[in-house]
Amino acid sequence: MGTPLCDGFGRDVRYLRVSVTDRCDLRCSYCMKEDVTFLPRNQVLSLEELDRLCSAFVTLGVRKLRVTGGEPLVRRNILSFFAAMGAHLRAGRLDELTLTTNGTQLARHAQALAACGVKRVNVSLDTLDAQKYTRLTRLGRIGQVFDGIAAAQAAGLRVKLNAMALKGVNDDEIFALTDWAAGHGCDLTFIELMPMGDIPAGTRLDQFWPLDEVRAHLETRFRLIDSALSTGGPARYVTLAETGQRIGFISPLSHNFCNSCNRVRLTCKGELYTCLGQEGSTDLRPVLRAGIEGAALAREIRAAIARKPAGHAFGYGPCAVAGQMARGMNHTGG
Ligand SMILES: Nc1nc2c(ncn2[C@@H]2O[C@H](COP(=O)(O)OP(=O)(O)OP(=O)(O)O)[C@@H](O)[C@H]2O)c(=O)[nH]1
Ligand SMILES: C[S@@+](CC[C@H](N)C(=O)[O-])C[C@H]1O[C@@H](n2cnc3c(N)ncnc32)[C@H](O)[C@@H]1O
Ligand code: SF4
Ligand code: SF4
Repeated sequence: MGTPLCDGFGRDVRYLRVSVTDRCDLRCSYCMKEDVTFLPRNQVLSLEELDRLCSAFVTLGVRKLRVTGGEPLVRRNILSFFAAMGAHLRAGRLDELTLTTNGTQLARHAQALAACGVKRVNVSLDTLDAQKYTRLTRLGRIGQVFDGIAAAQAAGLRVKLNAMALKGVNDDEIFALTDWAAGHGCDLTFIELMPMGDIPAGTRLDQFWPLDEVRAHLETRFRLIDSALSTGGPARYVTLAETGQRIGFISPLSHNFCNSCNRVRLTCKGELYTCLGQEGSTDLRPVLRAGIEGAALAREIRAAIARKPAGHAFGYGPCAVAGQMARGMNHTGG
């Protein structure tokens, strides 16, 4: 393995998030345009190419791999990729193989994911209201997600819900989501809206809801105890004193966690983005397709990681959004 992957600020990189497709069966309004154009298939790495690239990162010391997208479970034959990564788990080269999903396809894949060594899954669910869910996702039916969560749990997977905190959209559902998660044995994490992708005039400023306010809202009913728990991701956790329930907060805007960043992102085109919130990537596809591997590929990866920026430049001023990324979240991998 040699020296661990380390950036120019002394941060070790142990966590790879790989977007296996930019496609999705939903069109969440904060993530992509309704008439989004997806990448032509010839620009997307084959699963075998993704396997080679991800395996190179594992050889270089990445210990946690999260599969995301787009919707990872809409990619044809994606289970073969999970099986290939599962081999790294079994060999002790990876500590965790997991995925972030909208849950619509989870019912048919949960058992197979568990068989590949996946132990937990993050499911995005911003509302419990069926009509609101369909409006927000433009295409989704909430029953499919509930079925997916149940199937995942039946297969022995732990489920964490990811809910965007959206002012004027789900600000009336914080307790409902909290109670639902508790009642269904799920962890729950709230996420701040980042200015990425298509931003219809005004919507981000209107919808951005700092998580301090969500926390304060929860404090009207619960006593929150800060927890030292870390899952290796960016969430900070609290425990609700009254119920023991765990709630996470991912607040890239109001409490930036870039100082302790341990992760990079690989897109389905083979671009390595060393920061979610900055332009600039290294295209590994030509390298891969030129047959470069082993030490030469490792050098390319190390050089890219050495250039990892200090952090994002996102910000919401009183009437403007700063640091906006034109790139969609489905492209970079959420
Ligand atoms: N700005 C920023 N946001 C991130 C980063 N990683 C994750 N997020 C945000 O957090 C959301 C949820 O992340 P998840 O896919 O659940 O992954 P995670 O938080 O690492 O998951 P755990 O392993 O459960 O801790 C993402 O969709 C992003 O919105 C990051 O490196 N930078
Ligand atoms: C891009 S999706 C990919 C995986 C899968 N399709 C899903 O929805 O879970 C990953 C996560 O990114 C989050 N996300 C999308 N757009 C976002 C934005 N503008 N700011 C913050 N998180 C966003 C989603 O809510 C989801 O939890
Ligand atoms: S957040 Fe996930 S489910 Fe929603 S449109 Fe984006 S990729 Fe699809
Ligand atoms: S914004 Fe960039 S530096 Fe900050 S936590 Fe995310 S990926 Fe890491």
